[in-house]
Amino acid sequence: MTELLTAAQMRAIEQAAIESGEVTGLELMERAGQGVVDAIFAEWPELAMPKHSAPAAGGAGGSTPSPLRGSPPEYLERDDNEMRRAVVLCGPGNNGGDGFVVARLLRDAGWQVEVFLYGDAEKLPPDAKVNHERWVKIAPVTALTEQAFRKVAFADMYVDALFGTGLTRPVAGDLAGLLRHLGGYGGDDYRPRMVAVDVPSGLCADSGRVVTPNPRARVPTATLARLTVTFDSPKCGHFVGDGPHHCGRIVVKDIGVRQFREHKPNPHTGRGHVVRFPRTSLIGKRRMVPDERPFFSVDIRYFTKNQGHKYAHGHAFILSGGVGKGGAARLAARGALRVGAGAVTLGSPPAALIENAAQLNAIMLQSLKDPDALRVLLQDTRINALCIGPGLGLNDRGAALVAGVLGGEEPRPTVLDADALTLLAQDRALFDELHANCVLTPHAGEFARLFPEIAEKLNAPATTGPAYSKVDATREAAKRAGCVVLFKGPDTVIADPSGRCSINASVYERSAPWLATAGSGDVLAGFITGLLARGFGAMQAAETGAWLHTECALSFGPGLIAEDLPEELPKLFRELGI
Ligand SMILES: NC(=O)C1=CN([C@@H]2O[C@H](COP(=O)(O)OP(=O)(O)OC[C@H]3O[C@@H](n4cnc5c(N)ncnc54)[C@H](O)[C@@H]3O)[C@@H](O)[C@H]2O)[C@@H](O)CC1
Ligand SMILES: [K+]
Repeated sequence: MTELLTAAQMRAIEQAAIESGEVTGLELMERAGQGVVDAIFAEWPELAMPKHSAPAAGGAGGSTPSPLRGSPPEYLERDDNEMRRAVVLCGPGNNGGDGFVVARLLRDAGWQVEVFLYGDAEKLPPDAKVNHERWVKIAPVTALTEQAFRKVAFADMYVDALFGTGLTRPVAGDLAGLLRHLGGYGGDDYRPRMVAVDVPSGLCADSGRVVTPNPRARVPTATLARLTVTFDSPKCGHFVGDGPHHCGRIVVKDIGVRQFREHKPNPHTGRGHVVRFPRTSLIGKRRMVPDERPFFSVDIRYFTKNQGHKYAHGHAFILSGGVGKGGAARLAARGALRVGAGAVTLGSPPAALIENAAQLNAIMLQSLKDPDALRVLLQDTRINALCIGPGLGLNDRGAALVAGVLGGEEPRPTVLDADALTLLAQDRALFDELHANCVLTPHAGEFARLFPEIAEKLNAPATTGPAYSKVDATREAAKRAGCVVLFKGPDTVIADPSGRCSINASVYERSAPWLATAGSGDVLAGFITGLLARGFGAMQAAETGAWLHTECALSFGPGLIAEDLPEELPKLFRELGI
């Protein structure tokens, strides 16, 4: 899994690298700028070629020409119209410093580059100042205003180096107008040729939220990029909130500070130590960082270690609701069975038995009238995972069953979803019964009912950076509930009470909007229950279930309905070598 960093973590790593004496801030800035230029040429190979010999944008032809570094390009001698044009917008901090490096390197590659600076050059931080001075020896810098920017001629590339991880407050005044303009407000579309350095300006790198002074602002003050080039590791804000919408695509460039993540203090100086922070991992498919595992791997030991009979593979028990309401629980049961539970039983109210029996074959059926019946059933110690909530009903029977599931002498690993979450929100005594082997799977509405104060913080406008994020909210919720919380969405965040946190982001190349279909959440609850039955720990079951859920959707493609998700698992398992 790829580790995601916050702005503070990245700063601490950079600090440790510089304090170690192995690298200077200026060198890091040069590597960052070089990384951006390399990423531009990799994303738009035609831009690495002379204007009139390049294939049309979009890269027909396939072969990637080498970036124009090293020997001077022959068309440097040509007329200005033959040259590629870039507009580089630099801000008042080190993000702006990266911008000056990009400008210089593009110029070295034969481009015509126009540079704007927002702020006072005298007040730039030292490394940015050095790069500013290097640039002004080459060409002038124009003070950045919306009006000045609107006067520039069309460019092949726009580089947004206004703000990176240092955005602390809303962008105001004329610059806010410019960011709205760059975000597409008013109809001009810069996105196809906009590259953001580290993070699109205006967006908080931690929360993926646009920092705004106005709670009612409808037009975001942040750029929209086609490509965002970040350094060392992706940041949380690239994957949650509005981050994916603004970033376009994420490319991570190594700047040689990875060893300082777990850096031990220099024994002689005691310096260079990175304090460990709570980890946030990205459960992803694509390789993002050179030497990390490309896949989130399902731990196949759990699937291969037991060669015994079906109960050796776990027995999941899914509680269902009343007549005509059994579909959700049946979907969960199917998910639990397909993901690998050796046996799955559906507990149905007596009146709904016939209806359920008509729909089930491999899934066993058991009459479950009330909590007394549940108590008797749970004497069967082979039942090692429970799922309650899908289609349960917001009534006394439902509440009594939630209490029955959570109470008892030996509470089992349990997934609480849908109606069970609403019942928990209505009865704090029930909420207090949650234990470490529970997994709560709320969507945003259920989350707000369960954790109203946390949701209020999350939904309040982001008026400062770093802003409170979905990652913060899920961590806080898990701590409060004392169990694993899986906060659903395209940016599903999963946390346990210790602070361990993962994001299963169905965005970028894992985007699967067709996953938002009726019953999809019930199948997810079933996947997690089946994995619990199979022996996975609560956090691992939630992470693996969420990952498989997205992968099934991607594998099936558009047109998916909830019933298709479990049926896609065998194909996926084959591909994973299980
Ligand atoms: N951390 C690292 O390891 C590296 C960081 N680098 C770059 O440095 C960046 C971080 O630099 P900084 O910490 O200087 O932060 P930024 O360059 O993101 O911005 C900080 C500056 O912007 C001002 N500012 C913040 N919010 C503002 C607002 N709303 N309106 C007007 N001014 C505002 C601050 O007062 C400060 O002057 C990264 O995003 C990255 O691009 C790279 O040079 C390479 C290495
Ligand atoms: K930026």
